[in-house]
Amino acid sequence: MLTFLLAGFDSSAITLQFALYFLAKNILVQEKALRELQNIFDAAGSTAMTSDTLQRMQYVEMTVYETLRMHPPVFLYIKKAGVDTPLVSSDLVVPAGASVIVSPRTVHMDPKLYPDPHVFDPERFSPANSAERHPLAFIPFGAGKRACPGRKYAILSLKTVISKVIWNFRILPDETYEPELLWGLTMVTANGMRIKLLKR
Ligand code: HEM
Repeated sequence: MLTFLLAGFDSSAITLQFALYFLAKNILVQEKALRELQNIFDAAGSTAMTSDTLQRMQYVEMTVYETLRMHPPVFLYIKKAGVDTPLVSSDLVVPAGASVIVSPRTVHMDPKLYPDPHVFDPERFSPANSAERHPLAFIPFGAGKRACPGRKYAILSLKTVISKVIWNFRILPDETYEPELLWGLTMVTANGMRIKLLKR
């Protein structure tokens, strides 16, 4: 249980911080997410978070994925090759038994995989745009047997909180703030996270 708490808490909190930061900076994305919520809650006749309403929040989910693409909180992890493993991106082969450091952020910022990688655009994760992408082009939760067991819970809890914030507040940037990234066990900021929330 302690492992779950330690592994999950920081990563989810950092993702929430950055999702709100990116939403503050990208007002059109925020408005599109709000329209999605309006449609879902109108159809349901209630603003309650249920498994049904959460499942329908496709654009909010795409926003979480785009946050994790640009800012994967676990920015390095180590993998050991069980068998000789040819790399997709080159002619190199990782021999069985060798350990490699994987950097999801490097993969996520590759313009061959994600054109204009510094632009925050949740549409990259629409079903149509994701269909042709290599499964290992998006790896914020790792991959293989040791991939994060908390990923579904993490996405669900982030969708719940982010949609509540979008529904209740206009999220605005603090123009004087720029995050200073600190590269530790997880990728955090040295100067907190500053945004403005205005009640809708
Ligand atoms: C946005 C949130 C999260 C991110 C980005 C994240 C990311 C990761 C990554 C990259 C790994 C290493 C995977 C690998 O080596 O292939 C990992 C492992 C792990 N995560 Fe998460 N995680 C998140 C949330 C959570 C939550 C909510 C929980 C628990 C409720 C959790 C529990 C764990 C555990 C127990 C491991 C170790 C798995 C093992 O070694 O077999 N994580 N996570």
